[in-house]
Amino acid sequence: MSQQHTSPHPGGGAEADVDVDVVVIGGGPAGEIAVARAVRGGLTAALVESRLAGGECAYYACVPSKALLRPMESVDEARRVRGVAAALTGSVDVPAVLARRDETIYHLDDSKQVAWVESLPAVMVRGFGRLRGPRLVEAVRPDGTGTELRARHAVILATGTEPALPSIPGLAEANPWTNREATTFTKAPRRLAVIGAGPVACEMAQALHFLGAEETTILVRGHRLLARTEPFAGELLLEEMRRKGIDVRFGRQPVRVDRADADGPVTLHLDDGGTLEVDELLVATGRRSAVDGLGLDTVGLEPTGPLRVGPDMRVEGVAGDWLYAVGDVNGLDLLTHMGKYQARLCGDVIAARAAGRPDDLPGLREIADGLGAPQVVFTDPQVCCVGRTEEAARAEGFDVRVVEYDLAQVTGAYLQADGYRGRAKAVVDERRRVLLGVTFVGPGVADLLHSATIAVVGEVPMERLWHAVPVFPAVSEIWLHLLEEYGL
Ligand SMILES: Cc1cc2nc3c(=O)[nH]c(=O)nc-3n(C[C@H](O)[C@H](O)[C@H](O)COP(=O)(O)OP(=O)(O)OC[C@H]3O[C@@H](n4cnc5c(N)ncnc54)[C@H](O)[C@@H]3O)c2cc1C
Ligand SMILES: NC(=O)c1ccc[n+]([C@@H]2O[C@H](COP(=O)([O-])OP(=O)(O)OC[C@H]3O[C@@H](n4cnc5c(N)ncnc54)[C@H](O)[C@@H]3O)[C@@H](O)[C@H]2O)c1
Repeated sequence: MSQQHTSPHPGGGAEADVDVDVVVIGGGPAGEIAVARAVRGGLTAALVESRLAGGECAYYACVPSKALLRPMESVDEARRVRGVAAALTGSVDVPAVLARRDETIYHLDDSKQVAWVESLPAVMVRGFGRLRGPRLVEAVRPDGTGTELRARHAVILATGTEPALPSIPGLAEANPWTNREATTFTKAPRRLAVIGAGPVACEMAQALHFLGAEETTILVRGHRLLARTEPFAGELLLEEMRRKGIDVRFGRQPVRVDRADADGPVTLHLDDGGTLEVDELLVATGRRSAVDGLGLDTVGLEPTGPLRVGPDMRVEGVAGDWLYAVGDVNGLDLLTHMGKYQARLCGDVIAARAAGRPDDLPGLREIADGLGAPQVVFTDPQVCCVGRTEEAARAEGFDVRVVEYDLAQVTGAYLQADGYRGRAKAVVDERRRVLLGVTFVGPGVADLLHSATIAVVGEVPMERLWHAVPVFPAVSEIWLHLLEEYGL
């Protein structure tokens, strides 16, 4: 069977099962958008996915984690308004929360997603994709049968990441939870230990604690939560973790893990000589690029990730103009929206090159990754940042000035919650008088971040920003206070 989706391959050669302009390996958010964008650019495309179209994000990461955090957020919101808190009697209906979570992940059924890909139109191929040489891909199904795909113009790798487990004796054998189990569980363990202090550890510890993990302990190797953010973010988050009754231990690590029975308790032997017994252990110590078995060696690349890319998402170290990598697998910014952004850019660059159009237009230049990607960690309080932290800006040699403001002093914030706790910080490049980075920490600030992203990416001069009048009494009035603190 041959699906010719273009005129025959100009280089000739044996006919492949699928012959298209662009082949994408990995159907997560980045891969799907790369396909869609290539098709929009007038090209034909095929998507190879080994598990579920929609990727980690749709089934085991962003979507279920936020579905599990939203109930906690709703209760916290009500709890913080005097007179309303009393209405919160009774307990959380956990099965209903989990049923809602299951709906958001389509009960792990990707047929809607596949239908969307096919409607683009694009060819959807099930199987594990691997490179067999320049512009040649093989998709292998679990029964060993395969489909050969030839790409007339480009192959895009969008295979994402896998959890990276630290090498602690007994850890792998103890069957620890990763993001997969933590987002799709049917019953929260009563006693939970979490290793890590990044977004996964912080978000999932709070969600699981709220949904039944009464005794939740976070073991932090270093001395901060969310160490890549401004220090006050981790401090405010720690304060709320402890108020909720989550035990956060800094500078503490397991040196050995024991689990005699697969369904039994897990014993963590800690580096201070103590032990901790829990019902489940969640490991959230970062990710590694999913490149195993991808056939990188067939095109002269080291078979380990992340795949280094240039500003046009082309993989460095490969001759010719045909191999690209978008999303988590390139290690630039492990965030869905950044992977999708890279995918739009990559699809457009490939379409431009295929049509012989200029491929260096302003819209086809990577700028957002370099400026600092926006991120919201959906904990209580929410931690939202874009651009550089003060430390990063100083390290890069900018002429930095910093302004900070207590969000609790903003009318919109204290109307939202009694005892509002939050803070904002702006990092200014004094030479150009533009923002390099902004951080907001507090309940309900997630959607405020995009205003900061526009200011940072748009490099809006502070004097011009002053004319963007924020609404009273909304939390966004924080902008006025930051600008006044700056002296405007
Ligand atoms: C718990 C958790 C919560 C998160 N929350 C957020 C959030 O709120 N916001 C946010 O922006 N980011 C969040 N992230 C990060 C986000 O999930 C990733 O940045 C995003 O999924 C990356 O998309 P991707 O398309 O690059 O890869 P993935 O989503 O990992 O998709 C890769 C796909 O490729 C497939 N694949 C891999 N190898 C092959 C192969 N050889 N052949 C065929 N198919 C293959 C996989 O099956 C998978 O479907 C979260 C991550 C975790 C773990
Ligand atoms: N809301 C969001 O935007 C969101 C939510 C979840 C995840 N993500 C993204 O997904 C990616 C993965 O998140 P993550 O939290 O798993 O990774 P991470 O890299 O952000 O954090 C890993 C944490 O584990 C710790 N760690 C690493 N190795 C360790 C070891 N050997 N022993 C003990 N601790 C160790 C690190 O110090 C760090 O605290 C990140 O890039 C993150 O930004 C985003």
